[in-house]
Amino acid sequence: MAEITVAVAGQPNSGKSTMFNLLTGARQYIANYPGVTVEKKTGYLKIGDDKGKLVDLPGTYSLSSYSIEETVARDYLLSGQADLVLNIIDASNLERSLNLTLQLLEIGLPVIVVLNMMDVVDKRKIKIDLKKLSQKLNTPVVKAVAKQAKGKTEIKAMIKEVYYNIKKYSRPEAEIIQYSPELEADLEELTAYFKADKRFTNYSARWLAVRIMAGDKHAEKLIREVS
Ligand SMILES: Nc1nc2c(ncn2[C@@H]2O[C@H](COP(=O)(O)OP(=O)(O)OP(=O)(O)O)[C@@H](O)[C@H]2O)c(=O)[nH]1
Ligand SMILES: [Mg+2]
Repeated sequence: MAEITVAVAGQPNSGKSTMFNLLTGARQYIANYPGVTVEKKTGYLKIGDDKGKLVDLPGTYSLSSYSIEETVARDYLLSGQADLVLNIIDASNLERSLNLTLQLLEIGLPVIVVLNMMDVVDKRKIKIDLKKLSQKLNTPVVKAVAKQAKGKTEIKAMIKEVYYNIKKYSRPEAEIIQYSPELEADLEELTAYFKADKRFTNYSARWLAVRIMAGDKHAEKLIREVS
């Protein structure tokens, strides 16, 4: 029996706690406004013979750590404690939501994208090509309506699939997101620099390089601390 640790991450008000409650039977506070979950909360569920440990993270629009919520979410995701990430998305706001998804993918952990609020999507007659989205992101995508308890079985099956095929779902750094050739040239140089330096072995070199180029103060601080 394995214990599979799953980080539940997503933007504020996307339905993370509703999904967390659905999967674990917990009673996390749900409200119709963002910023409800500030601290991370842990819950458990059975996945076949295995045990899933779910960690409900505060909602964040990005992982830049400008706020306490971002810092809590990001420190946990970088800590190496999670086996994979369940990224809960408000599918009726797909474009806005994918900013965080890309940052999650960039960390390098396997990510399952959960298109939540599919009831709203259907009501608005929006069509989402799941297969294409999954291909573009190079990661599994599952539909759900947490509020109506829909998607639980598919999500549990996908957690198991990813956990037992972790190599297949963890992509090499360079395959995650490709930027423009100019940016890639600079990124490559910086990545090589971090890779060559033993003090940074706990971090993904590519991730550090991207964050430094984005002007991320937290990453700058991290480098100062390690140096
Ligand atoms: N229509 C619809 N509403 C949903 C769905 N899932 C959750 N909600 C609603 O969305 C709102 C936010 O849900 P929460 O679970 O608190 O969202 P959260 O992501 O935990 O929010 P923060 O903790 O603030 O980041 C609540 O009003 C939920 O009832 C869904 O699939 N469809
Ligand atoms: Mg919440």
